[in-house]
Amino acid sequence: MITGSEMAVIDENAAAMGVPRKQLMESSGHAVARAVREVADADASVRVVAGRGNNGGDAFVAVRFLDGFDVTTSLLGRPDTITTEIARENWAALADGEYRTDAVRDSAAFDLGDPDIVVDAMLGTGIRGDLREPERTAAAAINDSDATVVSVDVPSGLNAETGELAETAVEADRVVTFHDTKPGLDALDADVTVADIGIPAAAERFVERGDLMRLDDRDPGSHKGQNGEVLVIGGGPYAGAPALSAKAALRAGADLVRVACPMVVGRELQGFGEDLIVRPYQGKQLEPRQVGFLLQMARHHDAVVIGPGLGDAEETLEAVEGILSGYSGTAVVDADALARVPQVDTDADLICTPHQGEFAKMGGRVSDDWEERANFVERFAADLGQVVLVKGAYDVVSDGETTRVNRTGNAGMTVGGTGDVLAGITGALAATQDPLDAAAMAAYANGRAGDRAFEERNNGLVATDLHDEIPEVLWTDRGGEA
Ligand SMILES: NC(=O)C1=CN([C@@H]2O[C@H](COP(=O)(O)OP(=O)(O)OC[C@H]3O[C@@H](n4cnc5c(N)ncnc54)[C@H](O)[C@@H]3O)[C@@H](O)[C@H]2O)[C@@H](O)CC1
Ligand SMILES: [K+]
Repeated sequence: MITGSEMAVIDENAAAMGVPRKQLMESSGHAVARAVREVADADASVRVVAGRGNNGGDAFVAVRFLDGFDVTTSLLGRPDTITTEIARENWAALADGEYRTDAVRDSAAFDLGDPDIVVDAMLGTGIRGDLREPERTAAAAINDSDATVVSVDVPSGLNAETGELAETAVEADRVVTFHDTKPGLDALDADVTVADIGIPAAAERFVERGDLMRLDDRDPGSHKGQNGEVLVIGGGPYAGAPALSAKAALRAGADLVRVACPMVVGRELQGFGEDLIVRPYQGKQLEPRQVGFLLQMARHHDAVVIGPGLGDAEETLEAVEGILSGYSGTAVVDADALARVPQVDTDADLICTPHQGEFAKMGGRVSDDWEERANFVERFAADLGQVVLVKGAYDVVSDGETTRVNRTGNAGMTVGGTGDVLAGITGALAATQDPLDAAAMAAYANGRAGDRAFEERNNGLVATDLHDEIPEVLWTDRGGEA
């Protein structure tokens, strides 16, 4: 099962891999036509009722595969208000091909007639709220008729995020849904078929620009809060690492980032930038006596990043264990802090970000072959019950069930500090997103930022170069097409 918004992610990933949406629409339309042929007698009359989005576009394609049937296509609205380029092109192909079409201006002008079959292509995954006019009147007419109703993707009125059915929704006899079933279809009294529309498996496996669509606020099923507050617990032997993480978190959209660090590095850390809020504590390094204070602070943040620059002193690692075992929010665990993860008992949602060496120390099996590595990481994450992101030429991200692979990044990024940047981006995204998605998007964004920096600096790139590229990668450079 897949939600409408996750479908859009995969769809955009497919486009990034050279399979544009118009091609998928052609497959969708073909699948709809096949379903119509299955229920139609040779002399059946077919009425296509289409909306102005891509759900309608699928039906326009289907019409070209239904030659020989008596088909009339009604568009609910003016052709120039069709919302996407590809749906408009497929509508134009019907007009140019002398197919029988009409555009319904308003609900009063809608007359369903008495067709044998209705193709319901008014609304698919793009529905927002209850049916408006003229869709509402059209749905009532469809439900009143004796026609066999074939719905495209979902019955118009089903919300593919939540599975909720509007009161005025179309009652389908058959549903042809694409790629995978959608929430709510199971509960319908309809014959549902899933059509393979040729989306490459890689579009789900690899993290691509489509994954970043989750950062849009268009998702009707989600109620994301603000952009999140992140606490970085780091520093001691090193001051640069927590600063790199904190700045990356800010660039990745966090509203507020605080850094809790030992007094001795507080001033140095503050020197890295006026937008860092530094909360120093007594001492030269993290120790168990700070656990209470840090846990209290952590509770007021949406995500914690723990590890950058902490060092591996025994007291420090003990304190890490204390923090993780007392915390129940979302935490990104990096660097030396990773050592204590396998033995800690915690209610927190962890995102562990080891490189291969750290992963081996945690007890994970490493491999140079990315597919084998993906299997190892998946099993490790399943045993741990947490999200694990193992960095490499191909980063592997898994929660034990779903495993994603990221291909962005380059050899120039082996320079110190890029891992701290990744931890910071992950923290910012984890403040508002599901942990697995946050880790996958962060790996992609960090690598893309590195690729952009590499274009300018080649092997001379340094971790701070990535900071400036992050906003561009996350919000401007993601491409996308209607
Ligand atoms: N992977 C994918 O995402 C694919 C999607 N395809 C099709 O594209 C569909 C999604 O297309 P779109 O995103 O264009 O969205 P839709 O075509 O589902 O709906 C968008 C249109 O409906 C209007 N609308 C929204 N809510 C309404 C309401 N409550 N009452 C009346 N009108 C309303 C919008 O203003 C817009 O014109 C899928 O359901 C599927 O049929 C396929 O073409 C191929 C692949
Ligand atoms: K539909």
